[in-house]
Amino acid sequence: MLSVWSRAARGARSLERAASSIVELPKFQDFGVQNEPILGYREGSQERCELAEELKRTAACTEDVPIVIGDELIKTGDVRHQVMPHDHSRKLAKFYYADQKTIQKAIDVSVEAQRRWDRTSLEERVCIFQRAAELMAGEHRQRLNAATMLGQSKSVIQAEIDAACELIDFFRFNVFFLKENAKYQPISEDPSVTRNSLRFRGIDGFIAAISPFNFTAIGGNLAYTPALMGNGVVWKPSDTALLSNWRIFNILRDAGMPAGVVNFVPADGPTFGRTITSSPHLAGVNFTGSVPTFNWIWNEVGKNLDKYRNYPRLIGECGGKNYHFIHPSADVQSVVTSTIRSAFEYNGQKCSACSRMYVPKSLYEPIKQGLLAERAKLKIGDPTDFSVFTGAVIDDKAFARITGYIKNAKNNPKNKILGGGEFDDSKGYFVQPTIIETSDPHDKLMTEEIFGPVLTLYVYEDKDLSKALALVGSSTKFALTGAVFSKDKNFLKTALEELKMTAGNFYLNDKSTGSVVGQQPFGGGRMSGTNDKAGGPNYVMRWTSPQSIKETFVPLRDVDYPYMRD
Ligand SMILES: NC(=O)c1ccc[n+]([C@@H]2O[C@H](COP(=O)([O-])OP(=O)(O)OC[C@H]3O[C@@H](n4cnc5c(N)ncnc54)[C@H](O)[C@@H]3O)[C@@H](O)[C@H]2O)c1
Ligand SMILES: N[C@@H](CCC=O)C(=O)O
Repeated sequence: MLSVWSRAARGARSLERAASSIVELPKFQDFGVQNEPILGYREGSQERCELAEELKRTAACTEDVPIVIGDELIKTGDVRHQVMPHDHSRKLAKFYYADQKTIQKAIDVSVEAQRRWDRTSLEERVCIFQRAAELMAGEHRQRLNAATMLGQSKSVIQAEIDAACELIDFFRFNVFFLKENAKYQPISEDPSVTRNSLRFRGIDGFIAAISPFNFTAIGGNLAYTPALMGNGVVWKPSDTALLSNWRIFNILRDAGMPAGVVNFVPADGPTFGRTITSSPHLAGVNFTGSVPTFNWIWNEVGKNLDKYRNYPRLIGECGGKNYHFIHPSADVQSVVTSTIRSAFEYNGQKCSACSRMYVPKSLYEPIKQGLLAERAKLKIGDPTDFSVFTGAVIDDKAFARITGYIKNAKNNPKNKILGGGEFDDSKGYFVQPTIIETSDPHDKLMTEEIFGPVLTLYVYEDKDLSKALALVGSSTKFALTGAVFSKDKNFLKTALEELKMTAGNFYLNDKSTGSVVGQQPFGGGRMSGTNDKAGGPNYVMRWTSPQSIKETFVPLRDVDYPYMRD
């Protein structure tokens, strides 16, 4: 329906001729999207042979990885190494820390590149990303998997779902969501008089992408989604995911990403943080990592607020204290297998890993026995051995932190180690999957993020079901993932309401890990992050500063309003 003012304006202008629009909107060929299939790596399969070859090639040398700013490869005197966590005497990559001046140079280059890159059409950018996804799915798949297995100590399946499938999915789904979002154009009541349009611009300045070690795919998503949307990026990869992240960077350059749009800048965390937050050009921080680091960045941005040209967008996906809540009606076998996978896959080094469990007394014995039996079967070792369930934890700091919790538990009479509890860092940073029972639902084992293979059980009396449910949300500051196991639909409905704010990713009768791009967009609330839902349709929109354009083809001739002339 036309408003009274538009009708009046139309009447007044009806004899004038409309001109055509000068605003070019993207014309995408429509396309669909599907998740990348997970390959099986069965004995004798082609993918297994190719991976075995690539593992040999990657392990045979120490790759020299420079800082890349624009087209320039830089090596500073501050030399570092990425080692294999399961065999820390073996150096996988040699790299260089950027100092403050070098980081500043990367900022200048990305600010400059952003202006040119933002003029590249969306269609052209989308093609680069689609090409990159094809390279990752094809000829580079096993290079990404090998770097992730050797450098981050992931088993075959954990590398495949991350460095291959999730990474490819991020690239394909983000261009799909971009195309779908661009379909919306604002209403133009009469396009011969006025045409309204909305275009996606990058943000004037640069985006700092700061990525964690635990998912190769997250590094790729953090650095390249802002780039897709027209931004210039300074990417600080994690020291302990360096080689896999470097391989992503090179694939993107091969796919046609121009120099300077994304700059590859390994650096000391605080040096990087201080340099980017004190630049007037900071347009956003795309961070995934721990709560203390994100809080530090946020505080620095707050202190520098008066300096900036934009309000920097702060996106931080942080830690979790994820739970499995078991109702007395639950299917015990599914509880046991789901919990073992969630708590111990990749050594519990997923932000979504289950680390606290609420068990009703009536199911305590079968659940405990089941968990201990399955735990005993897990083989921990070199992840390039295909029979291994999981490798080592990422580094000496993680080893010290995780074993600190275990030692503490051994000395606290409220806690009892039911299984595991051993560790050894003589060759690699190995921690045995550990199951602890506590009588204190507020013990730090039940409230703090450990980020390692430690699962703690708290047993509640069946009659105290509601009290136990209330503990889930009240005992920690996190709200990332959570799962409820029950065959009672009424209880599931209650849990859906009572636990609404306790998890950004909530599972009914399924484990708390394993979200898939496009299927379970990911992110948590409360102190688990800004919940911008990577892998969902809104994420790309966080990286654009959209512009509304109104074009008027019929000049306005009168100052007075039609009714004045009646
Ligand atoms: N919510 C999610 O989606 C999600 C996903 C993966 C990991 N995580 C979380 O990430 C954490 C594990 O990853 P991590 O150990 O790499 O985290 P981390 O916070 O130690 O490091 C993350 C990144 O920040 C950098 N950094 C450290 N100090 C910095 C500073 N002062 N300024 C700027 N950058 C700095 C690090 O070098 C690294 O690149 C866990 O807490 C986990 O739950 C969350
Ligand atoms: N997407 C992953 C978690 C990523 C964080 O580490 C999952 O759902 O398990």
